[in-house]
Amino acid sequence: MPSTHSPGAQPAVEATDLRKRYGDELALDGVSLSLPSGTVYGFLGPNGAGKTTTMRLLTGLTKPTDGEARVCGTPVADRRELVSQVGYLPETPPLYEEFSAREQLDYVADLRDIPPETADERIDAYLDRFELREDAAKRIGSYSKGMKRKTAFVQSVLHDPDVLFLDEPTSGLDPRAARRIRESITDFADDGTTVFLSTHILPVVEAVADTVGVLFEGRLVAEGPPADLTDRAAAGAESETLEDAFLAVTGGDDPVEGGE
Ligand SMILES: Nc1ncnc2c1ncn2[C@@H]1O[C@H](COP(=O)(O)OP(=O)(O)OP(=O)(O)O)[C@@H](O)[C@H]1O
Repeated sequence: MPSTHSPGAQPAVEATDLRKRYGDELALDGVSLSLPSGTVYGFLGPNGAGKTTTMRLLTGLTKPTDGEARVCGTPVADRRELVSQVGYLPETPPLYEEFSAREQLDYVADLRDIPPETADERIDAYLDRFELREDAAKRIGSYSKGMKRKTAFVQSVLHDPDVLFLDEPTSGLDPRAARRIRESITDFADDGTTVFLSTHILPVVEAVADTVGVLFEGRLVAEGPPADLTDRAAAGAESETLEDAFLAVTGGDDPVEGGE
């Protein structure tokens, strides 16, 4: 995939030795990252590895116990400044069940200070792109899981963020909608947006990521272009897939069931 970053430019995401402790549990144990603008970072790791914690730290939703992070040069503690620069699709997104998709998106556009004309144009384009237009006036409470996921994705990108954090964006989506999301991710990156993508669906990562990071027990245990990781796995295995690489660096060789 093409990368639009220029060498020496300020990283879109920069983290140094991030740690997060919850009581006795060390959820993150010294994670450092540097992501160039306009690239897609595939963030992998088993359940409980600390992926959501990392994204919450990088979006200023929770504070690190130790370490520092900046997004587009803004310290993540400066949530007020950060809010216009980042988009975040969490695993359980905030949606008002009583609102229709259009009301929800109008509401978010207003919160984000998007001028009404621009907001209308963007909302219409996204509703069309994700085949939500016909249902846009219905209550979100009546939507399927996939329709809610698509609405949540649109609300996370509506303000055209510089860095987009996506937690399992294709979870619960049919193949067509999942493809639209994948295409959107590469389109965003081509336009200079940095995408931080956490997913268990390895073919999605293989398709869109410039760099893959594998988190295991709160530590980044592998990082590099997907092809490098698969080559490394191939050196010690019969096949050479990202799944092999993932299993090799996370210390297990049982097949991953389900994929989501
Ligand atoms: N608010 C919290 N309070 C206490 N412990 C937490 C909290 N949030 C996360 N943890 C713990 O931190 C660790 C990392 O959790 P996290 O949700 O970041 O993992 P994850 O990699 O996103 O997992 P999954 O793939 O299952 O979503 C887990 O052991 C979890 O129990």
